[in-house]
Amino acid sequence: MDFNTEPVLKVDHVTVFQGVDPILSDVSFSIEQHEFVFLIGKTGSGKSSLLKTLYADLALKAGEVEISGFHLKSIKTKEVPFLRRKLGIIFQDFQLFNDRTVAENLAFVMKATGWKDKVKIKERMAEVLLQVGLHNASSKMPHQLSGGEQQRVVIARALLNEPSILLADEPTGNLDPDVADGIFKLFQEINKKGTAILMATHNHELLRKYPYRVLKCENGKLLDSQTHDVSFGSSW
Ligand SMILES: Nc1ncnc2c1ncn2[C@@H]1O[C@H](COP(=O)(O)OP(=O)(O)OP(=O)(O)O)[C@@H](O)[C@H]1O
Repeated sequence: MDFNTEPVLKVDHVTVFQGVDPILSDVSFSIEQHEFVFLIGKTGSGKSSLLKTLYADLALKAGEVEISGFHLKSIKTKEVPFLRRKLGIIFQDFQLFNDRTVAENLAFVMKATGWKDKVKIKERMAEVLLQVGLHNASSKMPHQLSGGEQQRVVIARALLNEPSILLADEPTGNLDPDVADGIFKLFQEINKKGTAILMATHNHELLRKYPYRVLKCENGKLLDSQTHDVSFGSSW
């Protein structure tokens, strides 16, 4: 049981840049452990750029971010893999190795993140596959799985190192509505078990159905439904 009550993510007066262009300015918010937060905004408004800044794919040039105990202002390149081990990062396009089985895909990440004991690797792999409802899939190739199943493998991969927060960039964007619903429910289960989730989405249906906190990129700023009246209208 984790009794630490510090937020998993603290963003303080950050400007998000693409090259020299500021995309979002004066961004400040925190995410507590166990929170589920939607990230919305029109296409090109800065959702992916914000997420990339949080997993140190875009350099933090102004402001401070503390995520899973790492200070991004002072993080060194060689520390970035350690940061990413503490984050679960999930994209819309599945990014599995298509020439490797599910087990090999998972093992690749585990070896790259320091797992050595073969028994423990096997055990953890079985646990995460069970958690995402794919306990029989370890010897399958990605092309033998449906889109929804492939996304479940990606989620299993993100869970391997027990991240304190999942950063998901439109994880249901390419899926049929029914399949997307199943994936969303999986995120909810993961969240109920204690992992914070920040999920970028264009899915109006989800916002109407689930009254989670919303962060909205709009006109170069980030609005927070905790402190602003954020509209979820059709304009995004
Ligand atoms: N690699 C890049 N190099 C330069 N500019 C970029 C790059 N990626 C994105 N941008 C610009 O940054 C701005 C924000 O884009 P971003 O991808 O963060 O938006 P988004 O809200 O995630 O959009 P979408 O909903 O379409 O995914 C846009 O003006 C975009 O053109």
